[in-house]
Amino acid sequence: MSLDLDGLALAPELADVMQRLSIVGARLQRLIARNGIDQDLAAARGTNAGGDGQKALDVMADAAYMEALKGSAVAFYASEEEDEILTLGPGTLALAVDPLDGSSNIDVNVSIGTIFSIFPAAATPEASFLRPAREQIAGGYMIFGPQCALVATFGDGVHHWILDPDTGRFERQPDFAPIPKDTSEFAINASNKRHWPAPIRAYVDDLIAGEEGPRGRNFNMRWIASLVAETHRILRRGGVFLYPGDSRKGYERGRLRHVYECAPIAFVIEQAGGRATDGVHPILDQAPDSLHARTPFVFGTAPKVKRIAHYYDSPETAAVMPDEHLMP
Ligand SMILES: O=P(O)(O)OC[C@H]1O[C@](O)(COP(=O)(O)O)[C@@H](O)[C@@H]1O
Ligand SMILES: [Mg+2]
Ligand SMILES: [Mg+2]
Repeated sequence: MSLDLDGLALAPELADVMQRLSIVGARLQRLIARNGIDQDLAAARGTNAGGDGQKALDVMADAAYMEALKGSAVAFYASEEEDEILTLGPGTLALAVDPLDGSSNIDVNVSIGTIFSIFPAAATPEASFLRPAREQIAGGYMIFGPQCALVATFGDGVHHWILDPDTGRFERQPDFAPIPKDTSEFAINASNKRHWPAPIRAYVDDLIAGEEGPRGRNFNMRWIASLVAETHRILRRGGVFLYPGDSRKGYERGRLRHVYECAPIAFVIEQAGGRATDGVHPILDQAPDSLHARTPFVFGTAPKVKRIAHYYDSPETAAVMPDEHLMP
């Protein structure tokens, strides 16, 4: 066994799928560590269904997960890198995956990862994924960075493992504590500011105004361009992440994909006491209308995410609303 699942009481089919995912993750971490020695993992390949250019590692990771899941309980396999849902065989589960998240970081040695989401299989491939995200039975990610970690929820807290590179085993760590509430960090790609909707502009302007602005204190910005890395930081340190819809062509509903990026991250974040919305409404209550549908995405420390919703609903008072009024 490469993943220590003792005490989690997972159904055997789900436990088997988690073992298979972890084995591929450990292999990818080794492959990434050798990037440039054997081959160039950032070399351009084709274009995926979402219109994004693919890198060699995107394609390799997708193939590795798909192969590893054959013969498991996964009947339906949906991937960022596949146009359609693939039927792998009979089974009780449906798995969606962003095989390689943060691909723009492959050639610059910055953390990247895999995001996965698991549902009970429904009668058809589409019905298995185009449903409220709250029906997930598992969601999580692996991060390939200075350390390789696996983070997952099965609906009862957020579990954490770190890969021991000497043994190839993921060793269980303490579950994540609730996301810290007292933080001053926000993450957004500020180069898109001129395209943002008014509530997001107003929120970020008020943060940047710092001590002299309506919030009366200073904030700090981060942008790694790797959703798994931003999520890992927010789980540890708190803060908020925003990828809103904007006025660029094709970005009306942001950049991130509901099924295999936002739904599983939202599941993890809510299980850690945080909040994840499209700016206003919880992601977990929403069902996408297509496999590669995008959604605006805001997540992190609950009071911060609630304050952002107020910038949409009641902009006059959003900045001055006391934190106590924003607590869950
Ligand atoms: O380059 P941008 O527009 O800032 O977008 C960064 C976002 O795009 C992503 O890299 C998209 O994921 P992929 O690499 O799987 O396409 C996210 O990880 C990240 O949050
Ligand atoms: Mg991604
Ligand atoms: Mg990807």
